Amino acid sequence: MGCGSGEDPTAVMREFLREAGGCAVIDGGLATELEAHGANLNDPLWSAKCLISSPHLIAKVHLDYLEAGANIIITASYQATIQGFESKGFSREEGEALLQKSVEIAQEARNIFVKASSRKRPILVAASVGSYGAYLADGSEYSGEYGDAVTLETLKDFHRRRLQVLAEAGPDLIAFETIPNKLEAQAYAELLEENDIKIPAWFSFNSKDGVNVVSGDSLLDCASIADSCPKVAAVGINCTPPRFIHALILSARKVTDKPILIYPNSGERYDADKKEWVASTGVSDGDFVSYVSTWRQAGASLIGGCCRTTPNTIRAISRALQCS
Ligand code: MET
Ligand SMILES: [Zn+2]
Repeated sequence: MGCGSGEDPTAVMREFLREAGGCAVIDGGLATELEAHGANLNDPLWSAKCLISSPHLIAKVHLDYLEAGANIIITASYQATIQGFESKGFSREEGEALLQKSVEIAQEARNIFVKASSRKRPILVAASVGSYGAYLADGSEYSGEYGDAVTLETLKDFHRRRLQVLAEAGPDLIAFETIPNKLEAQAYAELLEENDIKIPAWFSFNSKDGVNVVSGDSLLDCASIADSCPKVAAVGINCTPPRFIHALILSARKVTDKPILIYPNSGERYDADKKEWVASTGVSDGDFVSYVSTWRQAGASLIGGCCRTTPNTIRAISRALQCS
């Protein structure tokens, strides 16, 4: 296992959760809201396209989620990669500056929100790192199938510089999102150690059966990798239908005492060929929220929404949780 000791990032997370009243609210779908405001994200950069074309819109969506009650806002860097920016004609330096900008936009939104609000609550900025499959933009973050040519080293080389740049931008957390397989979890764990990343991280996997992560690798194995990495402060699941979440929390609990995070999607089906969500296959905000107390009781302490959830979903989660 490739992860060393140092400061205790788990302590940072536990202190945040204590301050927040024992549980905290993660924001909702960023890309979903950018699209709701008119952004066209049909692009290999997806939501990260707005870092170039409409940063003000990203700031607005962060603010909307803060106003809805989020304690954690996730940056627009999910599909932002140096390689992706380079293929759009940007230089390496420009690509790195765009990554940095994703963190700055979220930090500024937090500052604006904190200045304007009378009730104080802890707010963290989480720098998103999407999987290699997200960069490929071929839906493979939902299959976890990268092929035999992609090795641990391929994945580490792909993520290394981006992780350094995001960490140097000074977010409160690094959010490894939608991790589709064990190999990528292992790559992240080794990179955190080898680069001695000082920012606490969370590992969030996705599943399409409530038992395994999407590649078919066991969630128990994946969550164990996260558990044995001292730099990982929380472990969980995102962009997965609500109906699978309860079993996945119980399963993660078997292998870790770290805080559990969950931010399911709306349950709608994603058509990877058409690159769109199939409407009316999901649950309503009301149904989504009816799960919240069960998730909390099963052991999740960080709860939010992923694709196709909105500030309304987050407002309802925040009311249901009533942490702070
Ligand atoms: C495919 S999961 C997407 C996660 C990302 N944070 C977003 O909401 O845009
Ligand atoms: Zn999602």
